[in-house]
Amino acid sequence: MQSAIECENLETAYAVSLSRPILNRINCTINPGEFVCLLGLNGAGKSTLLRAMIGLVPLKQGVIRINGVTMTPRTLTQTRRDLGMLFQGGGLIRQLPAIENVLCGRLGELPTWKTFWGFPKQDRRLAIDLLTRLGLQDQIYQKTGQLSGGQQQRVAIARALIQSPKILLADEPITGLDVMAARQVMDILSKLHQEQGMTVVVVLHDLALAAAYAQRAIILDAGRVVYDGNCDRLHDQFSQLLSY
Ligand SMILES: Nc1ncnc2c1ncn2[C@@H]1O[C@H](COP(=O)(O)OP(=O)(O)OP(=O)(O)O)[C@@H](O)[C@H]1O
Repeated sequence: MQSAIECENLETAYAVSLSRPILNRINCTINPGEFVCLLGLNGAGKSTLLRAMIGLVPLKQGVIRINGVTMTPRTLTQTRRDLGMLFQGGGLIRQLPAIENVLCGRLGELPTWKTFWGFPKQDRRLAIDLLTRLGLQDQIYQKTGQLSGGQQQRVAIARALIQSPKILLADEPITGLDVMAARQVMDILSKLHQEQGMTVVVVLHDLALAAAYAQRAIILDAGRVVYDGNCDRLHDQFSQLLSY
């Protein structure tokens, strides 16, 4: 079976501030349709690994393959087509209405002239459909900065989904949300995984949530993978290492 994501021996440049590379020979494989969580203390390298997977981190050595295609400057556009990313903090434009933020997800695909007078009707329809499916039918035209944290995270999910990714990478999508909103966001990711077979890789800090939602956990410590396996005994094994 072809892997969704393969990271082979990833190493970033030596960081003087850390006295080591941020990613220090990382090997991991994500299978198609898997729901995997990335765990680790602050500074372990989780965000850097996720950003490396979409080609945003210069590597000193190592290979990344997305659905069998090796990521190079030449294949970057192609490999990114399969990937959707939820950035830490959402990365939304607060002054824009929710729908416009979702449509921003289409900017990479559309030539400038197609967006010069606004986004095409079919894209607007798709954005409305996605926001409605995510329970934001009443917030479609509301300024994003006026929405709650959980609602903003759902806008960010819609923006990732409008790109029709096969793989969704989510960097701490529930940080700062209350318990209810966090569950809602995790349930949405879980539904995408279960109903659409989407491959999901999510950075979490909560062992209980990781065990509840993910099939597999990858734990990083100081830029290395220190655990890659099921979530059955995560709390017993790692609550001390991961006590924040
Ligand atoms: N561009 C950079 N230059 C130098 N150091 C960096 C850079 N980006 C990140 N770092 C450092 O690399 C380490 C790993 O950062 P990263 O954000 O990947 O960690 P993380 O595991 O996601 O942490 P957190 O849980 O706090 O988000 C941190 O110590 C960070 O300060």
